[in-house]
Amino acid sequence: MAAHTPASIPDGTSATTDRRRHAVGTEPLLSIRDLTVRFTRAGEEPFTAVDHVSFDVHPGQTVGLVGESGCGKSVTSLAIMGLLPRRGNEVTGEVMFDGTDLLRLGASEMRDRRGRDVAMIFQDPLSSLNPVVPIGLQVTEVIERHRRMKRSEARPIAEELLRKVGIPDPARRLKEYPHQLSGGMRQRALIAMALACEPRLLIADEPTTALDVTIQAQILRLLRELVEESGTALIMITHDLGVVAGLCDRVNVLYGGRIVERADRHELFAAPRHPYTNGLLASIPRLDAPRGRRLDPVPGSVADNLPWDSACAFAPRCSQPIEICRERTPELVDEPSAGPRPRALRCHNPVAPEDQVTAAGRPPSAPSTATTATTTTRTTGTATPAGGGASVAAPRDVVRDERADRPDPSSHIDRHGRPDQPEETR
Ligand SMILES: Nc1ncnc2c1ncn2[C@@H]1O[C@H](COP(=O)(O)OP(=O)(O)OP(=O)(O)O)[C@@H](O)[C@H]1O
Repeated sequence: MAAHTPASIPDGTSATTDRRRHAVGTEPLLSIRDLTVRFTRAGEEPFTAVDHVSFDVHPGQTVGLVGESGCGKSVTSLAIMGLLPRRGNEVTGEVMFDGTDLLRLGASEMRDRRGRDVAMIFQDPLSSLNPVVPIGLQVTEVIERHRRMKRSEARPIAEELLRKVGIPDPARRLKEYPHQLSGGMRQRALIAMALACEPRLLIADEPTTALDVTIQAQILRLLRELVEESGTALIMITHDLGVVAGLCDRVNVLYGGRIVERADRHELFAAPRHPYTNGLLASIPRLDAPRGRRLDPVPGSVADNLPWDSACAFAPRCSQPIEICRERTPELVDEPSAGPRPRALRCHNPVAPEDQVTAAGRPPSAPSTATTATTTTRTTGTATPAGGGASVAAPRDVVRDERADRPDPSSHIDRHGRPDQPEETR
């Protein structure tokens, strides 16, 4: 194992390799340090959903939070937004946004920041939109409130925003209610609302999970264009590595409330170091896999209150645990990186290069994760596809990355995890 130094935070950026010019050489816009969220449940031990999570987001950067259901992605984003329930939880650490710790703001100050500085798009647009208020009025009201404008001034801006997010005939659509729009149109309307105040940070929590694949592709493309155009920073929360491949600059892989691996996207896809990341990559369905080949899921499922205090919480599901994994908690430490920013890894026994699942698929020498796991989970003992479900198909151009400096291994992987073909060979 490589000699480790403590994981360096904040991430450095480099003018030569960062694809987003507005992210270069800037201070982080958002700097999260040791964010911890504990829920107290009646008659039960406190439950730590997010455990000392630290990461940075620079202006114009898209940072992914990836992991299976229950690993703490949404709780992290709700903590940033100040949207966790008032009671029954304890939030500690720092969420520094442009020099202000959002965790220390009062409710009204935070309300003021929400929308203006930080906005969020949720998975299910119906639950975020008011069903009895026309779409246009909802967007208009956000503009009125946050930009302190009269309704007559805000309405044309709302119409323009709906046009910008690809809603056809926005003058007519302004008058429609959420139930009159399709799922994709509702998500576009929600994105328009989120953008209405020109936030500096946008958090998208699984924004395409509820949509069919064609619409998913359109929404992801729209998000990509909007952040590129405006320089808005984006936190993308997803269990889908195809989404990560298409959108993110930097990726944090979460397991049991802790970050287990962090790397620039192309480094993560080229050489996953944590067995969990490797397992997530192996569990992506591939259309080019030989007929009859089984998926390679990460065995078991995430348990509540994982034993991070005394061991590696992933050890019971790991394909290559060694003795120390059950005896000592691995720290998140820096790893050598070929790129401009350090990688970080929390693992006693990282995946060897010959066992890494990359864009080209599982290496022939590597046995299946499911069959090599020596221990099953403490919860169900069942094998479930990582990410809580199968990755779905989408047009390749969603994940092909025109912005990337070549070579970029992750730009050659499509949403099925299969190697993407160069343009001219399609
Ligand atoms: N209000 C709450 N009270 C108690 N526990 C909670 C609460 N909200 C979330 N949790 C628990 O915190 C853990 C992390 O939940 P979170 O929603 O962040 O997971 P996630 O990674 O976003 O998963 P998914 O992809 O399914 O949304 C889960 O075990 C969840 O049950």
